[in-house]
Amino acid sequence: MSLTREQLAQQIVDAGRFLYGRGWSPATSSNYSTRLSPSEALLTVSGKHKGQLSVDDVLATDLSGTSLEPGKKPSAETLLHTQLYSWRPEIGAVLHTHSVNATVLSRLTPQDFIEFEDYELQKAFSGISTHESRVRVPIFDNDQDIARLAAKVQPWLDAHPDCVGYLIRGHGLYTWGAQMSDALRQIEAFEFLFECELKTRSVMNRQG
Ligand SMILES: CSCCC(=O)C(=O)COP(=O)(O)O
Ligand SMILES: [Zn+2]
Repeated sequence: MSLTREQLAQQIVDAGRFLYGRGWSPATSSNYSTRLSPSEALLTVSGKHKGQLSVDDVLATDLSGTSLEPGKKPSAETLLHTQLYSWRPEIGAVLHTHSVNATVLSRLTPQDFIEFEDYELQKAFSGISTHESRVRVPIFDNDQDIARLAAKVQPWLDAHPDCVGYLIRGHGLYTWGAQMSDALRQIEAFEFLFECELKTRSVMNRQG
């Protein structure tokens, strides 16, 4: 059963309250979206406090990122959402957050990826059924030119159809799902794993 625009907008508002409450969307950071139709997305407008969104703080765009509601200012990162809807037709929701752990871990990692291995919680990611798997999360350098950044993300997505999310260094996380609840589950899984990874590195550094 497909949801109305009003219901999809409410999902975005509720996601903002939850993610802000967890400390993963501080200040006016982050952006969220749902698929509105096969060729349209519903995204947060730019610059709003994500813990205080109302259903009017969203706008429709086409999948090339063009606003269909000229009176509203689209998220600065609209293209990073719409490229995901174009990439995989089964994606129904995309979440971008700015947690402390995602920011610190991406800055501490010199390689262009991190890998999770042997964590039971990996099974919270779509398509993963055992801890005996390796989840590679690419890290892209931050860029204020979002079209240029999207152009760097696209080849990775095309080469890794099972990708569950990516980091932008010093910036934040993108993840997605078939519906909003799936994207929220993946955000929680990522945050748990980021924290495990940082704690492990901290203990290992203390041990020399
Ligand atoms: C204060 S955070 C800087 C912009 C950003 O990274 C972000 O996620 C929010 O941008 P938007 O235009 O979607 O509000
Ligand atoms: Zn951001």
